[in-house]
Amino acid sequence: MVSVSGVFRPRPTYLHNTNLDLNSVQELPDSHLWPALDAEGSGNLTYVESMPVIDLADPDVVGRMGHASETWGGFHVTGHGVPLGLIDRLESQVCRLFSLSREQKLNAARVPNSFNGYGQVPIAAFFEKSLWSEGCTITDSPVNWASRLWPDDYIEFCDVMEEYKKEMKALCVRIMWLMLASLGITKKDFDWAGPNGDLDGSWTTLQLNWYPPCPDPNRAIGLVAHSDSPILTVLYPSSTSGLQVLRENGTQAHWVTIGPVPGSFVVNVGDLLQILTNGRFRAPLHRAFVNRTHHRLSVPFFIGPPKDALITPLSKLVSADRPQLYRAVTWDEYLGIKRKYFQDALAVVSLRAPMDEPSNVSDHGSLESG
Ligand SMILES: C=C1C[C@]23C[C@@]1(O)CC[C@H]2[C@@]12CCC[C@@](C)(C(=O)O1)[C@H]2[C@@H]3C(=O)O
Ligand SMILES: O=C(O)CCC(=O)C(=O)O
Ligand SMILES: [Fe+2]
Repeated sequence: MVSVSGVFRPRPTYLHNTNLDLNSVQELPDSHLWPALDAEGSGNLTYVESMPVIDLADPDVVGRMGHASETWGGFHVTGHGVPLGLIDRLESQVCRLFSLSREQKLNAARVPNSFNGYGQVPIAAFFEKSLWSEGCTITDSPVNWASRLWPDDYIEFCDVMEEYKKEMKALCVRIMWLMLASLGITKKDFDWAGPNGDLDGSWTTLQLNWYPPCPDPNRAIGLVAHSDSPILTVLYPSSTSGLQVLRENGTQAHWVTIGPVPGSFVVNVGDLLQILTNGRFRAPLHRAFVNRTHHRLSVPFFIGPPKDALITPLSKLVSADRPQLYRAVTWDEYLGIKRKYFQDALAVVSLRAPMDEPSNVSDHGSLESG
């Protein structure tokens, strides 16, 4: 089992300086200087193993997705049919957004308790040090804030985001049922996916991540180690490396740098899918490093159940051999738990190791096996 240690606080407490423009900083400021990363920290060391690449047309797509979800907690997916032209338009709109001045971007700043707009990712508030990244969250229509950024020219941005969200949603539906089929789960086994299993009414979010070039990439962090909370994440990682996934194999664990696989998306199991599958699929820890010369962007699409649907381990996956690991929880409740306890959230809903006092240890990913 792997535990993480360091500078984590069990409640988000840190408000970061929002005036610093990372795109123009010449030297790493103390606010962004993290304690040394582990050996593989910022992508210097790449473990030879690679995450499975699965084509949707593979005759054994179900078996391969199942195996990857149980071992890695994710995979690259190819043969998905998402138009390359749309991905190009997405990239160019993301660059357009993050190339604005800090002052302009703050016109689209997320307001407290909102899921929409520009700002740091929510988990940044758990850490004293700041992340070398900027984010923008699109849950509802971006028209309101996009029109403040580009009063005469916001339509293309909004159209691209809407079109891309539609493609991602359809892809998630396809992938989720293939993954679950590997465990013998069909559309009849739960009802929150809707009568046709098309996840209508599900909760979705598009997250735009931006990692500016960094003057001292070995001592900065783009995104701290975390698992994603929802059911599934389909991530566009772009062609610049930055994503690392923790590969856990028995008592061994190491960070694997996810190299670019042209035309692929990275699929990650989310915490709620780990709960739904009674721990058969694992939500992997992952993080993002930064580099000295290039900016990097990534665009995860998150899909969760309808906000008030009760997610509970599927009865087909609970037996005397595999007792129920988690209590039932709604997505709304789980997000609240994650916002309070971060990586202890799964332990909070666990029936195996009930947590009276969630640990106050967890960090950006230095590993201690034990
Ligand atoms: C849907 C969501 C998942 C997320 C919180 C959010 O509301 C939008 C941002 C997502 C993200 C991206 C970076 C890591 C993460 C833990 C975070 O702080 O913000 C995830 C959240 C999550 O999965 O809980
Ligand atoms: O930038 C990346 O590749 C990872 C992004 C990520 O993990 C997230 O936004 O949840
Ligand atoms: Fe993530």
